[in-house]
Amino acid sequence: MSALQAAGLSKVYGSGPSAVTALDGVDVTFESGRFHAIMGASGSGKSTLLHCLAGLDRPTGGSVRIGDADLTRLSDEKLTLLRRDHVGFVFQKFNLLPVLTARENILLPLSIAGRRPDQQWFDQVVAAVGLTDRLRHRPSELSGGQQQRVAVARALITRPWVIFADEPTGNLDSRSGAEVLGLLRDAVSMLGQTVVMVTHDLNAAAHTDRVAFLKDGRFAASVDHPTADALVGVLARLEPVR
Ligand SMILES: Nc1ncnc2c1ncn2[C@@H]1O[C@H](COP(=O)(O)OP(=O)(O)OP(=O)(O)O)[C@@H](O)[C@H]1O
Repeated sequence: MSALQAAGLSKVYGSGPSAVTALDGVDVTFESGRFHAIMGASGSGKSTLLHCLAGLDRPTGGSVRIGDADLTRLSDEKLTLLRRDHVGFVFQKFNLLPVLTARENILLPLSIAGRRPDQQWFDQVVAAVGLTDRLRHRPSELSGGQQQRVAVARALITRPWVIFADEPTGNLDSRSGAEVLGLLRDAVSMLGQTVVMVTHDLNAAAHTDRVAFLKDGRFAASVDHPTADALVGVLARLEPVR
C-alpha cells in the first residue's frame, strides 16, 4: 500500500528571468510501513520535495497524495488540520518549545487538537524512546540526543500516516545520531509507522529500506535495502567528479 505519492510534482520559485525550477516533474511513491530516504546533491530539490510532500509548501504543478487525501486540492485550513492530525515532523534543530517539559512537548500535537492522550500508547512511545525518567525535564536540561528523542516521541504520539524527518541527525554526534536512527527504524519495524527522511549521510540512509535519489529536481534512481557502498556507487554514477 502506498502511504504517499507524488505525481508530476513541480515547484518553481520566483518568476521571469530569476525563476528557479526546484522540482521538475517528480514521480515517486513511498510505500506504507517502510523507512525511506531521499538523497541527492546540494540543490537537487530534497528539502523542497519534503516540504511539498508534507504540505508545508504548495507545489506549482502536479499532485501529492497522503492516504486518501490529495493535498493539492485541500484548502489551507484543511491542509493545516491534516498536518496536525496525520503528519509527524522531526527537524534537524529539534524545534521543541523551551518552556514546556519533555512530557508537555510530546503531548503538544494532541493538546493543540484538543485530543486526550491514549495513556498506553504514550507509555509505549516514551519507553521506546527511552525517556521515562526525563519527562519532567525542559529541553535546556536535556542533551541534543535526548531532545531529538523527545521530537521523535512527539512525532509518534498522534500515530501519524507519515513521519517526515529533515536531516534528523545533522545536529547530533555519531552515537546520538545512531540512536535516533535506531528509533526511527523501530518506529517502522515495531510500530508500523512510515518514515520519509532527507539526509546527506550515507550511513543514515543505510538504515532505511529504500533510498530515492534526486538530480536537478527530478527523480533519478532508487536503491532497495541500501548499503553505504551501494549508495556511494549510485552517487558516483549520478554526480561524477569532473
Ligand atoms: N525559497 C526559495 N526561493 C528561491 N529559490 C529557492 C528557494 N528554496 C530553494 N530554492 C532553490 O531551489 C533549488 C532546490 O533547493 P532545495 O533546498 O530543495 O535543495 P536541497 O537538495 O534540499 O539542497 P541542500 O542539500 O543544499 O539542502 C536550489 O536551486 C535552491 O537554490
